[in-house]
Amino acid sequence: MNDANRDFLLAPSILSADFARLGEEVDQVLAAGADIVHFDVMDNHYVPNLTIGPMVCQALRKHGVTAPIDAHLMVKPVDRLIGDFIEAGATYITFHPEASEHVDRSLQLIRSGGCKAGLVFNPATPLSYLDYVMDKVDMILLMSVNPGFGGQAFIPGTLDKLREARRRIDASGYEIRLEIDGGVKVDNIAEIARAGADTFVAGSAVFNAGRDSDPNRYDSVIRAFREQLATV
Ligand SMILES: O=C(CO)[C@H](O)[C@H](O)COP(=O)(O)O
Ligand SMILES: [Fe+2]
Repeated sequence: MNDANRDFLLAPSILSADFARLGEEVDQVLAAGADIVHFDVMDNHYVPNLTIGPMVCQALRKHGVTAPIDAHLMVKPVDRLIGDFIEAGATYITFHPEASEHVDRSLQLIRSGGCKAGLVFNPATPLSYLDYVMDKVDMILLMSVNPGFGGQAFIPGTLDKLREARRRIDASGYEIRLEIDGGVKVDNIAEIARAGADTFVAGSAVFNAGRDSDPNRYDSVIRAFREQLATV
C-alpha cells in the first residue's frame, strides 16, 4: 500500500477526557468525526499510573458506543485481562511484548476471542519482537513517548522507527495497521503520516480543545487533523 491510498484513522485517547462525563465525551468526539476510541489501561505496575479497566469498556458499549474500541494494555501480566477485554467488547487489544511471558500465545488468545491483536513498542523496544509473529498481528503500535502519561512531547527518533515498521508491513504482504501514540498534534501529524503511520492516537491535543460548555467543541480540532492529513 502506498501513501496515496492509505486510509487514515483518528483515535482520540480518552486518557485526557473528563472521566466524570465519559459517555458524553466519547459521543461528542465520535460525532465530531473520530474513527476509533483509544482506551489506555494502566496498572501502576508495568507503568507508574492507574487508569480504567474492562468494566469501563463494557459501560461504554452499554452506553451505546458502536465505534471500534482500541484497548491499549499497559499491564503486566497481560493474559487474564485479555479475556476480560474480549468479554467487555474491545475491538483491538494491544499489549507490550515485554509484559507477556509468551507473546505468541497472548496474540493467539486475542484473535481466538474475535478481537484484532496488536503489539506495542516503547521508544527503546526493538521491532525485532515482530520477527516471528507478523502473521498474528493486525496492528503495530509505536509509542512516541514513554508510556504512562498523556501530554508528553513526541520523541523525534520515532519517525525513523515508523519508516522501518512501514517497510516491514509492506514487505510482509499482511494487512496490518500502523498506529502512533504520544505527542501527536495538528502541527506534526502530517510528518508522522509521511513516515508511514495510518492510525493516530491523540489525547491531550483533542480533549484539551474547545470550551467545556460547547457541545461541538471537538469539531475544529478533528477538522484540523483531517486537513493536515489531506496534504500527505
Ligand atoms: O498510551 C498513552 C500514554 O501511555 C496515551 O495514549 C498517550 O500518551 C496519548 O496522550 P497524548 O496524545 O496527550 O500524548
Ligand atoms: Fe495509548
